[in-house]
Amino acid sequence: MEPGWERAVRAALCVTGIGLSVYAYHVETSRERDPEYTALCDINPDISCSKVFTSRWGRGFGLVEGILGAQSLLNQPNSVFGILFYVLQIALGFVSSVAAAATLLVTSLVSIAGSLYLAYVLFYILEDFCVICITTYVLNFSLLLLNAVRLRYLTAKPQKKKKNKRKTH
Ligand SMILES: C/C(=C\C[C@@]12O[C@]1(C)C(=O)c1ccccc1C2=O)CCC[C@H](C)CCC[C@H](C)CCCC(C)C
Repeated sequence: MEPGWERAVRAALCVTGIGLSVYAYHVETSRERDPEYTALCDINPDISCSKVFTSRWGRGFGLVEGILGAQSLLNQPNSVFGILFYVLQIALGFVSSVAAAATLLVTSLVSIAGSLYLAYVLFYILEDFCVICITTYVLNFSLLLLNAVRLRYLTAKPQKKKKNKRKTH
């Protein structure tokens, strides 16, 4: 078993991630229906989230449409991939096997690649500051650390139990 704090931290990170992704999905679909819609996270023209979510990079990471077409099932808002990712992280977190831990670490590395790419688009192409987006990058990085700790723990040589170690006089 992993240390007890691990599951609690994982649950907190994933629940936050799912919450932010559901909110991003709500903002994106509301804005697509009504161009006048302003979200709580639209603070000013330079600190705006709905502009980012409805940009050409807001669906399928801006890559799916060019490769598979706009009608592809994979051409979903980025937030849908976010929800799937955090659900996977919380679900596999309940499995104490090395295979599960390895899957967690690999998908986590993919999410870091995705985060770096989205951060690049956000700062250098859209030149925007999206609080929700930046928070998800921090969550993804924290999950990477957690997944690295878990894999190390599960593959470490078994230690002699330190419990009940008393001096013998
Ligand atoms: C809300 C969220 C990210 C925020 C945001 O994506 C948003 C909403 C967006 O529209 C956007 C537009 C332009 C620039 C930046 C942005 C973003 O910043 C979630 C990310 C999660 C992470 C980057 C997911 C990576 C998932 C992997 C592809 C692995 C998936 C594996 C599983 C599905 C099996």
